[in-house]
Amino acid sequence: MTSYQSQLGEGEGIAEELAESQRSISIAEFFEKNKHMLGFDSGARGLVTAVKEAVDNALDACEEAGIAPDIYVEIQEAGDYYRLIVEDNGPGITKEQIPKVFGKLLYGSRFHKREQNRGQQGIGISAAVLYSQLTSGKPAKITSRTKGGVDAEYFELIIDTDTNEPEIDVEETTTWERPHGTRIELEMEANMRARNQLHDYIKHTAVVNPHARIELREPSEHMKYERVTDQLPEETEEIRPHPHGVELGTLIKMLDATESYSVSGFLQSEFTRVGGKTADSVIDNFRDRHFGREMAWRPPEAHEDADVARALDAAVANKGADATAEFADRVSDALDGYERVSHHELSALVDDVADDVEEKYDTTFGSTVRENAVEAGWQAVIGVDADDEYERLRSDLYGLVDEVTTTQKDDATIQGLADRLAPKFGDADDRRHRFTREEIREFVRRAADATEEYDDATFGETARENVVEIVWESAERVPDDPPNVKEIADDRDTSSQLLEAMRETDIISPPTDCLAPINADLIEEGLRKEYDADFYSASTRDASVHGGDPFIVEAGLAYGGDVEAEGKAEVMRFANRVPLVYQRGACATTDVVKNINWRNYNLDQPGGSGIPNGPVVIMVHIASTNVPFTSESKDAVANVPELESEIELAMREAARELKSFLKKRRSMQQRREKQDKLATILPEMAEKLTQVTGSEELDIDDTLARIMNNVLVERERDGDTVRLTIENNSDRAADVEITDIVAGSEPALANGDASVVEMDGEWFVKWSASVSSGDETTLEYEVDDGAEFEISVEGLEEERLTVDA
Ligand SMILES: Nc1ncnc2c1ncn2[C@@H]1O[C@H](COP(=O)(O)OP(=O)(O)OP(=O)(O)O)[C@@H](O)[C@H]1O
Repeated sequence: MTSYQSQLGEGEGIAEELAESQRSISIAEFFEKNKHMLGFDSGARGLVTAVKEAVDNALDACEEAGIAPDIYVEIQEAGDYYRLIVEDNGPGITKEQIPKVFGKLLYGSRFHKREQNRGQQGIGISAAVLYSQLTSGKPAKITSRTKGGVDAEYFELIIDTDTNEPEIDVEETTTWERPHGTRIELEMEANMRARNQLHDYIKHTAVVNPHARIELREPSEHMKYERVTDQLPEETEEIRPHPHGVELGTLIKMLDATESYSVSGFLQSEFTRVGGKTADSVIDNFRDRHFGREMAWRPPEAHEDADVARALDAAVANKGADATAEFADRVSDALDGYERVSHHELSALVDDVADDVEEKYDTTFGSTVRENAVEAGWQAVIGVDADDEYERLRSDLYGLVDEVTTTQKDDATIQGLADRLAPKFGDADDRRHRFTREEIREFVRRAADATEEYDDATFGETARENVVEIVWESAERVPDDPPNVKEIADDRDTSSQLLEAMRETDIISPPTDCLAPINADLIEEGLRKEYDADFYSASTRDASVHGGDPFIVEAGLAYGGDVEAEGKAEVMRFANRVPLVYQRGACATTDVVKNINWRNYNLDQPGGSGIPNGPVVIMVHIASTNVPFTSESKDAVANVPELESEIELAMREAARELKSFLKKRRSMQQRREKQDKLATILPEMAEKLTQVTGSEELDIDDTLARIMNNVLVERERDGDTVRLTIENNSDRAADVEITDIVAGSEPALANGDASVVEMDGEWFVKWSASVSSGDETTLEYEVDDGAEFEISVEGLEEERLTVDA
């Protein structure tokens, strides 16, 4: 029992006692205690996180200002502490903003923007300041010079954790050799145990930011990554949220805040990708959910017209016999023209005819008369007469159910269901027969349950859903105006109906000019720069949306060559061009990699799941206006289904190419093995054969080429004539480029389409030929006796080629 529990029942005062110790907590105090949430859980990691926050900010600021980033990072040992210095050539920060940017948590320029940035929350750099002051007790030292500014501003400050406000120790103007930019100096308790992670972060940042120059000087190493391109990433645009991505709370907030009155105006002004037409589609779906649909039934048959007319006639009192008769006849005739008619259609029909008749007979059909007429007409349509037990509805529903039911169900079962459904509609309180899809589903459920119970039939879930669907489709959308924005905002259920309607409507993907993906070719380029592999592939997916924010997933693969072959593949994760260094196991990216069956792509994956083995590097980049991280330290991406599915597709796209590469490589390897074996056996066989038969020695190369279905390139000399032959024994055409380097004698072309170029006393006979399967072609040239040759053949894999020259 806790001490509080022990006091329970011992009189009042516990709540008051608790109240005395209850007070609000400043965000800075909170993170002071929960440093790990921001990535500052140890000295080793704290240093990496501080570097990451400062470098990410520097890159963001430079790109935003259109400046090619030039970033210098230095880590010095300073007595018991480490000193971190990060300098950039960005636009600088104004004097007024410096204290808030560095001395206040949750202060930044990016939180409210839907635009791709590295920074998102406005916590990063102030958290580094907090960590530094906590561990070393020293203030952060900031120098910043804005573009065009004469002097630089210098501040020394800490964060007052009680108030989450900056406390400035020193504030002065100073000189600085950089024309613009920002310099941050932090001292902290740290160590270099996470040196590998630090190096990885810098190296991988350079890979995906080829437009940046990044230098790291730390106590035992100096790394410098030069700029590879002057091309900055595409400038991004801020966007409004996409209707497929918002959640209910956000939608209600937006409904409360908007200046629009109508839903249509609201949708068009607050969301991206919604014009008049799309807004209409959303509103149609919203109507279905909010009002339901009106059942539309088959109108009475032509032979029943007289009965319908009589009923209408009876409903209209005191309007003169001719006017009444014409009204009744015209309505009943017109009903014949409908395949199905709903209550509101009948109402409109009655109004139209009544208006006409009023004019013609100079009489009035007031609202009561019209209502009575509609009611009489509707009774005739649904056949409400108790004697026939909704005969008309039963046969109508029979037709619908029959249309979607498999032939396995017998007639009696279908009739049984229709008979039980009909009174559910007929007896419903809503005389206009307005029902939501849910209500129809409930009718079907009850009718099907009863049919199963009493008719010894089965009506499974799919059959039931098919019936619901066809009944719903046969119903009419109502013409009522949707509620206005305020009415929707005031009612949670209505807001939720609007949200569902938004999600249900097909709406084109959000614009991608708010995103700056790396793009497949630059990903390949980046991988090529860092890994000397045999194979590279990359893919960039189209934009998708999650939580109103668009995102693009890209993947890259490198295989073979110098890539580490022992153990598991290396998985590199990036979000908005920032390498994710920690929490690999908690990241959606890693989960997706593990769940792919890499054996399908010819990679080694023991047990069929997990990170594949072998010389593979897998790279994934997620670009989004709001990357869903698992925590504020932005180390791992959350398991959002939309994102996971795109990661998987991107990875599969890149892997598909790897699969064909590996397949080809494997078949080449088998070919090589076969060829090697033949190359040992054939000469022995040939020698034996010559011994036995005493005939001329066999040309092994020719035979080998034929057995292996290879392309054979052969040189023969006949006096001064050199004859090059390409013989294609394979099953496909071969495009071959041959260079025969001749020394000692100038070659003179005798036949064939080749060129001869002289260089440093050697002649290059260059010959390109396309040879169909089973064909051969020959080039001849003349040389003197002493000529020497060296041949090279391009355009074919080594394994498909036999050169005898
Ligand atoms: N080197 C810099 N040059 C110019 N502006 C900067 C620099 N560093 C930070 N800023 C400004 O300070 C703000 C706060 O930075 P901070 O790192 O606290 O948050 P953030 O980058 O917006 O988000 P996150 O918490 O996700 O890192 C930034 O939004 C940016 O406007």
